[in-house]
Amino acid sequence: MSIVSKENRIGIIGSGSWATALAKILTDNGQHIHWWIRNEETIRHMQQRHHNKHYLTSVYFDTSLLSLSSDVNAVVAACDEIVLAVPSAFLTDVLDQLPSSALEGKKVISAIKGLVPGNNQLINEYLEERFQLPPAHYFTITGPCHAEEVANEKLSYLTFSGVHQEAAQAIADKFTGSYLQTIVNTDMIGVQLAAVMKNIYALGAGIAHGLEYGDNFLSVYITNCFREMQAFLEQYEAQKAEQRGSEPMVHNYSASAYLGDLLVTCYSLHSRNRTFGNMIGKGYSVKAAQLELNMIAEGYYASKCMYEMNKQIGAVMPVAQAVYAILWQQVHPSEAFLSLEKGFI
Ligand SMILES: NC(=O)c1ccc[n+]([C@@H]2O[C@H](COP(=O)([O-])OP(=O)(O)OC[C@H]3O[C@@H](n4cnc5c(N)ncnc54)[C@H](O)[C@@H]3O)[C@@H](O)[C@H]2O)c1
Ligand SMILES: O=P(O)(O)OC[C@H](O)CO
Repeated sequence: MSIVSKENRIGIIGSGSWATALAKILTDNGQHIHWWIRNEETIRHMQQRHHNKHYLTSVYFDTSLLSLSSDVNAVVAACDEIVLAVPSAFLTDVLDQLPSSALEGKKVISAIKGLVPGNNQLINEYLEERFQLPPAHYFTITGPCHAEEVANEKLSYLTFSGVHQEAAQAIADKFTGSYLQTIVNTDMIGVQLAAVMKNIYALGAGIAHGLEYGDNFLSVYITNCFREMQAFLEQYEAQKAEQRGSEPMVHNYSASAYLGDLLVTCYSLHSRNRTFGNMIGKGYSVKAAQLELNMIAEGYYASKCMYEMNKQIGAVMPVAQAVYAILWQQVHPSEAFLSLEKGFI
């Protein structure tokens, strides 16, 4: 266990499963954290009973390492490094409470796997526009990693990305511990987009399971999703490179943040997206599946964002298109999957 000094003022925004898992990782390393929790009752429970009453309830905290607050301004003001771990759908609601100067001189580490709904921006694009956050002060945490396995201290890997490798490494070092290995790269944009897409594909994997397709189909489905993910990223990079007048960024698709996260989210029974999709495949409405899950499946929002974004990019994405049609255009799941079956290679 690495012991980190109290002078590293780090804050976590959010109190769902992932925020709670990240809080565990940091406090297990002896790190003091400032933690924004939306609900006062959850804060009181955490102070009295030392755990989050709603998420990862088996994780107990040394509360002397926690400064809890429902005031997001106070948490951000108290910290130099801020970890964002709210679902993408609520990000702007939460950060709209901050003045535009709130992130001046601070580093922001996004653990969110989603785009900003409405304008389909990457999280760094939104932070740059809204808070003038410079790219060098932005980092991402991607997977593959489920909060539930962190809670059980099962060996897991997180990927830290930033413009500068050394700065990303310094952030990653705070999280590295006995059950948590870290991987560091400078591929900040590619890993974010891959994380958004794998949620859509995992939701589709759940739909396939709900429709009673088997493991043979699933392996072909995931292979085609992986190809589709690469096709989108290649086309996205080509367009961005043309706009910048520079060479396109090259992604390492076989890295864990790409293939690994796609696999774990499609296969794991912990996956919110797969579970949500399974219910849709079994005939639940979107509303009923949301109520039943009681957690956030990012792929639902992502399918709409990617559909909108791909109007500019123009990649061929039959799987993402089918998931969008099922969730947002009331196309019957079996009909959408029947047309997918024919096109797989
Ligand atoms: N759970 C994981 O294993 C995991 C792993 C990696 C990344 N992530 C990412 O972390 C982010 C958070 O996901 P999660 O799994 O912690 O979600 P979750 O479903 O466990 O929790 C949902 C959170 O949203 C909050 N919430 C609900 N309504 C809200 C509102 N109106 N305003 C603000 N907050 C509201 C809830 O209080 C709760 O804290 C997502 O982008 C997800 O993709 C999750
Ligand atoms: O539970 P899911 O489906 O949101 O996926 C969680 C993580 O992103 C897996 O790395």
